[in-house]
Amino acid sequence: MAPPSDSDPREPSPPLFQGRGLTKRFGSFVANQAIDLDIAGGEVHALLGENGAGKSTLVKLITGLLQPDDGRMIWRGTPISFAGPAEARACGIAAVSQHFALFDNLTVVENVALGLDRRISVGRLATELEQISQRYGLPLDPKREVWRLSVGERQRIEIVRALLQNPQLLILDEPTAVLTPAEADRLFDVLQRLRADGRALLYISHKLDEVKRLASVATILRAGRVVGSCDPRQESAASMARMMVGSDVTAPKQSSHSIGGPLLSVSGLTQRPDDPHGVTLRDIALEVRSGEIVGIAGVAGNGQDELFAALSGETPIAQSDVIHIAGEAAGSLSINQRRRLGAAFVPEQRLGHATVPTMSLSDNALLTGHATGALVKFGLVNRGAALALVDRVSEAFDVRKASRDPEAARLSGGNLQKFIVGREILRQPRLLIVDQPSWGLDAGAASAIRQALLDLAASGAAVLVISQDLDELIEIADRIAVMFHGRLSPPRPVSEIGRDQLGLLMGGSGWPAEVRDVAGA
Ligand SMILES: Nc1ncnc2c1ncn2[C@@H]1O[C@H](COP(=O)(O)OP(=O)(O)OP(=O)(O)O)[C@@H](O)[C@H]1O
Repeated sequence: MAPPSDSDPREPSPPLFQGRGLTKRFGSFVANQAIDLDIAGGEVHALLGENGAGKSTLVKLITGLLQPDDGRMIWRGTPISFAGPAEARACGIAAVSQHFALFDNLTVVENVALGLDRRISVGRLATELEQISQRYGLPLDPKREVWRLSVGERQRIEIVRALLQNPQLLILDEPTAVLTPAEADRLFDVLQRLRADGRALLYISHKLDEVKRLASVATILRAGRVVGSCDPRQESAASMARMMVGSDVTAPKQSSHSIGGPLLSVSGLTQRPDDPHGVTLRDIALEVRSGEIVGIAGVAGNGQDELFAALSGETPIAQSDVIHIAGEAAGSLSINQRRRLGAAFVPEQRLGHATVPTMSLSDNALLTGHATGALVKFGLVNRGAALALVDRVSEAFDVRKASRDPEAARLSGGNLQKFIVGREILRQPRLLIVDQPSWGLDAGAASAIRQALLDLAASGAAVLVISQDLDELIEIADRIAVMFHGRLSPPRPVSEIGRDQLGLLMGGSGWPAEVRDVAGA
């Protein structure tokens, strides 16, 4: 399985991959400008840069999803060009995406078979899959259906699927974004084994502590250009953040604020999911008061999506008085009726849920703003007001884009996230419920969003933050609760509950036996 090596050991071998002068334009906008990049075999190479710096565009050039307008790519000393991703894969370049492309009702091996370029029997594939799993410490049961698997196990399928192509360069985009700290540690062991096998890894992450742990070289992009390179082991997370952003990144600051009456009250919320593989919410109780931020921690898939749907009105519930928003029974209200009570919602999935990818930002602003703002008058859409809103959000939240009002899908992931969160915060809601606010954001942008949430709470709003990022919750929340198997622990003041205790609750320790037994029910 080791990558073939046909070079003469006496000759210094060329880098595995070289990019020279790689340039990619979208219209008049230059997303990658004359980028040089060398990746050696057996090296973990980090690709760093703030949101919109051009990392994903560069990866798309290397993986054949896009073709450069200028510049060359060289693979083991030989010029290459790819008409599409299959050619890049055939050459030995594979990518593991942060968005899993898996079918819940199919088994592991069936999912893997669907993504392969070659034809192979399911039996033979299951054997290959087990060999790779064992070799790299990626345990997977080929016959298990995907819906039964944890997020970490689903990611293993993607990694194994990439490894079945025997890549010499494996590209990982934010691979730990959805993992618990323990799962991330296991992934790092796997990556070290891959590196020890002589494979090169191109690693994209905004988590600079991870980059320090893993990578021996980093290339830093800013505004589409290479602005530097470094050995992350010799740098601090702060010094790398400075190289990326061009200035120091400051932590958000709490201003003094008073806590008022409840703007969200939930009691006795029990709800079966629509989705057969969803999580049943069990007797949820929660209060978020004016002026405070309450955080909900938990491993993905413990009922956070179902709770968000119940609180936002995407899944209205029969008993209206189980949820009160600003004192009104709201459980059976629609999402727009809840918005009219002063609530705003930011779901986790930015493309497809928070925005329609093929619609412009101004049309997307209308989707959540039409029920409340000045965007629609007497049934007529005020296009000027929608565009002005896009301008205001872009200005206030530093949303970088190639034109004034592009389609949502044309923004970089982090810039779209800034737009979505900013759009809701600028409406000055009395209650904001936000799921994964800083997902995919660079250090500077994450700090700015957290500051905006703190400022919103300080102005008297109630803010509920659902996040898998414990550090984020500890930084901004007044109280934190943990979700586990559809239950919510009582929120506790951050000053009274430590990171370790939260981690244990997330993993299932400290819950009554009957709660743990619900697993799989
Ligand atoms: N298809 C496209 N059409 C127009 N502009 C695009 C397109 N794809 C990317 N861009 C622009 O190119 C720039 C670089 O985007 P890219 O996705 O490469 O950034 P990134 O460094 O990966 O950011 P993030 O960390 O937010 O994911 C962004 O300003 C983005 O708006």
